[in-house]
Amino acid sequence: MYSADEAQLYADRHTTPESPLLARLNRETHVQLLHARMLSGHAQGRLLSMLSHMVRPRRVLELGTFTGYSALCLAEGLAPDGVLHTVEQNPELEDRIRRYVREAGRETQIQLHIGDARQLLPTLPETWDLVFIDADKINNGTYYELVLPQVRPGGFLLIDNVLWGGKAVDSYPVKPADKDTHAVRAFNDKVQADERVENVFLPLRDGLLLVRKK
Ligand SMILES: C[S@@+](CC[C@H](N)C(=O)[O-])C[C@H]1O[C@@H](n2cnc3c(N)ncnc32)[C@H](O)[C@@H]1O
Repeated sequence: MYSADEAQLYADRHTTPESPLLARLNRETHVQLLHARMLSGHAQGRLLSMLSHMVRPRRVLELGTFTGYSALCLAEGLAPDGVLHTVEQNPELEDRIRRYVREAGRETQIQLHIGDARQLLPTLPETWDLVFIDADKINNGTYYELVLPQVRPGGFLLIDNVLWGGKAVDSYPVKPADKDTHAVRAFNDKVQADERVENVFLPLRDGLLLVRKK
């Protein structure tokens, strides 16, 4: 038998490595910032890039930029005239995000919006091919309902942290006051029951929910 950790290490060793730029951003985030584990990281980053290459999106929306790691991964698969809009509420992250976007040579492809996603979303009247929801988990349901009408039929949404450190699973003794866990569970159940979409739950890292709008 093998452990889940061994399987993950083996999977990581058989996944294309990060680019030197992404490896530097990953390292810098871990050395300089609190809550660095929020960053998608190597395996999930390569999956985001792979999915984006498969979709070849013209319009991508990301909610929750953090230091820009996942935005850079998703941008790798953009169509030649594609644009990725990413929304981050913390203005202290802006300089770092812009520096890495510049270093990646993606200033025209990645449009950063600083502010609260709930307020900014209605100001982005695009039709999305691909959406990555990775901001405050308590608002997953709000973001999903706001954005789904703007996703083209056949378009995709990806929602991160749907395992929520394992607290989403039925056997976890969730406390009544743990609002985030209740919100993550309610969101996962909502998507599962939503006839407008098809969904696949990947237990990769902290759980990634793949959703296709019918
Ligand atoms: C999990 S991190 C994003 C990680 C990033 N997508 C990655 O994979 O590297 C969540 C980010 O969402 C931001 N955020 C939280 N609430 C937000 C809101 N209401 N509007 C916009 N951004 C928000 C946080 O400041 C944080 O940087």
